[in-house]
Amino acid sequence: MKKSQNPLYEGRSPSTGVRSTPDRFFYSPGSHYSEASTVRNRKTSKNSLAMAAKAVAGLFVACFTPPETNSSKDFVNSNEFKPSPVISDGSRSRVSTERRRSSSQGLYVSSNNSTRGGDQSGNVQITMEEIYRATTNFSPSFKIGQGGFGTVYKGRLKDGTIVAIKRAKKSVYDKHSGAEFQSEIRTLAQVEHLNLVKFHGYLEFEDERIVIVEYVPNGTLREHLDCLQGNILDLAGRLDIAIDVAHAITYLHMYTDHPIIHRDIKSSNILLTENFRAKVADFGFARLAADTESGATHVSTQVKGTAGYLDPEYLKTYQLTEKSDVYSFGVLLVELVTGRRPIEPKRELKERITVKWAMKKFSDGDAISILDPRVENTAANNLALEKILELALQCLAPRRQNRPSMRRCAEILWSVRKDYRELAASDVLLQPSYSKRSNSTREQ
Ligand SMILES: Nc1ncnc2c1ncn2[C@@H]1O[C@H](COP(=O)(O)OP(=O)(O)OP(=O)(O)O)[C@@H](O)[C@H]1O
Repeated sequence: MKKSQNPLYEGRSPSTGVRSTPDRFFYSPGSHYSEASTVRNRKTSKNSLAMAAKAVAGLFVACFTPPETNSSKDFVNSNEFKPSPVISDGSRSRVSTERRRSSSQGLYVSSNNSTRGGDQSGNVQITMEEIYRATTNFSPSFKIGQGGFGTVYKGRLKDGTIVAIKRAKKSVYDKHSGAEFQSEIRTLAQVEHLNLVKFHGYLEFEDERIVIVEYVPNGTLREHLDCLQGNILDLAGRLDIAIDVAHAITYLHMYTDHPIIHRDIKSSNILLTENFRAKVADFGFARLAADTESGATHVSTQVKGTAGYLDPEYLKTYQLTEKSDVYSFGVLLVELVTGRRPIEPKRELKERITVKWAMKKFSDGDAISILDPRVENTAANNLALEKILELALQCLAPRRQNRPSMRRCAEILWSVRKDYRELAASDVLLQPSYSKRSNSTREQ
């Protein structure tokens, strides 16, 4: 089904994700993407694949050593901006066209020394100089995080846009030949949805590889479950977050004729807005799903992801399908209701693997004992808990064909929320003190 026909996206703001199929910024299956060779009969233009592949081949030849702040300063002062040898081919216009179509506020970020104000196609450009200025030469005071990909900085672009600037670390290139970086760019460049972190662009200059994405100000879901932000997420808020995530993954899975598998759905990859809307981040491991129309049912690939969230069937067979994300989503649902991490090494043996412990309690009819102790014990919460666990159980089915689609998960969660709200409303009548929500101003 095309997204425009998808009821999941009807009635939402334009930014929720419906846009026409873009010219895709795919790279040709090559050494970095050998698994993609099992995906048959791509409808993507062969010319664009070849152009993009050329661009990528050029991107990652050099050993990558990001300069630290001193050399960065030198760089800014020297004004030695060299045009990229690779972006000047068709891949550049491919991205710029896509950004122009997909978002009026999309930025085209190039690796050359163009000054701000746009290129011939009217796209805004950003230079490495601007990135250095935005982060005061990658000053530690602008650092907001550190992940497998590299260091993340917060910065303000000249036009005032606040962005997250992800600076790849050397080992990403040494270990992965840049594949993770390419994957992140390739995927980010294609997608746009309210519940996905928005891509602003990327930039490569000499040893620097920079991805610029929307800044999401309210920390990660994991931080909120750990109460690091000082407030307790109530169950209604958690349910809303689960629905947002389900929408984001459904969008990826139903993405025109080339679905995308996220491969690293986890609570630390879910960022929250001030209104507690969830945005799924980190497409570093994303891979294109198999083209089911052509008969392929999976993409064979080396296992990547995060321990505790990994689909056991994918681990066993190396066969990746959308249902691997569904499994990870099941783990996330359990995490949301228990507040626990998927692996809790300090707990007694039978509680260390959270899903195993939770599912056992659920099947023993003792769901209530696994509810996050910080969440109130109300009739509405108990009902939602049971229903969420029932869905989690389906998502965690050992065999992928027994797991629901992400779209189905979203539909089930809508109905859970509807029932929850009705019951919570009657709870409030009976018990006026109940209703405190950390996110009462949340957008709908
Ligand atoms: N777009 C963003 N807006 C705000 N903060 C962000 C953004 N992206 C990342 N961060 C912060 O930076 C941290 C590191 O992010 P990053 O995506 O690099 O790694 P990660 O997802 O935490 O780890 P891993 O590499 O294992 O997936 C995040 O935990 C978050 O705190």
